[in-house]
Amino acid sequence: MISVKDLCFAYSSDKLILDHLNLELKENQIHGIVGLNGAGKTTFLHTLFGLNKPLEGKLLFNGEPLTKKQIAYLVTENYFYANITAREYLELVKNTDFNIEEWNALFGLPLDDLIENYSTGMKKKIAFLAMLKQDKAIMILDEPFNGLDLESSRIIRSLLLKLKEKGKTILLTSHVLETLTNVCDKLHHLENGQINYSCEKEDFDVFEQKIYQTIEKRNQQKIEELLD
Ligand SMILES: Nc1ncnc2c1ncn2[C@@H]1O[C@H](COP(=O)(O)OP(=O)(O)OP(=O)(O)O)[C@@H](O)[C@H]1O
Repeated sequence: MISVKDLCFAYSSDKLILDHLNLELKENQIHGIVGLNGAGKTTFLHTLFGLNKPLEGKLLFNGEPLTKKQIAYLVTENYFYANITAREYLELVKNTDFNIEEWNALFGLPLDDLIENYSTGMKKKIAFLAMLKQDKAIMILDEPFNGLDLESSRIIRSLLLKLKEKGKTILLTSHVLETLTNVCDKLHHLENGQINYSCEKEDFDVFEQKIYQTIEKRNQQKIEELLD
């Protein structure tokens, strides 16, 4: 289990982006983080992975300090070395007896082409294969479905469900609530630097209603004032 205790992080001294955030992420579960643009989702994932140094708080994995080595992180924007083919890139990624050809049968990517000539969705797929190749206990995915076609989204969904069964702890974000409710076991709402609401699968419809009602309430009057 990942335990996040009183996590604080700021980019500047005047505003905490993560403000004593507490969260528990159990293994064999897929967790989704929901929040508005700028709520701090990516900042939180970066901090979990160790790219941001927390001001305060603890990050534990099964009671021990969490380390980068335990995590595979799929970032929103993937950057690759220039002038490298997909096959060369996958060969560079350390770990396991991962058979590149067999796994690529899922996506049918032209492995000997330069990644810089790949489309956005193709880059996402190669980053996803690299993540699988690392075979880490924890998988963090920032907007994994962004830019993917319907079939690839379903493949990734099925893979995540299978990886969960195999004991991985999985955390992901998406701006589309339905993509999260389709795959997650638990959802967490990030607002004002904290997880202010979490819920299990059986309460996802309540969660959805609550979020949409809050959004409607906040904006309906503004829209009416502008257009009336
Ligand atoms: N490198 C940075 N330096 C300074 N401020 C940053 C930096 N990265 C993010 N921020 C700020 O931190 C806040 C949280 O940003 P973050 O990208 O974590 O939000 P998010 O929830 O992932 O947003 P989105 O849904 O738009 O991707 C925002 O106010 C953003 O402007």
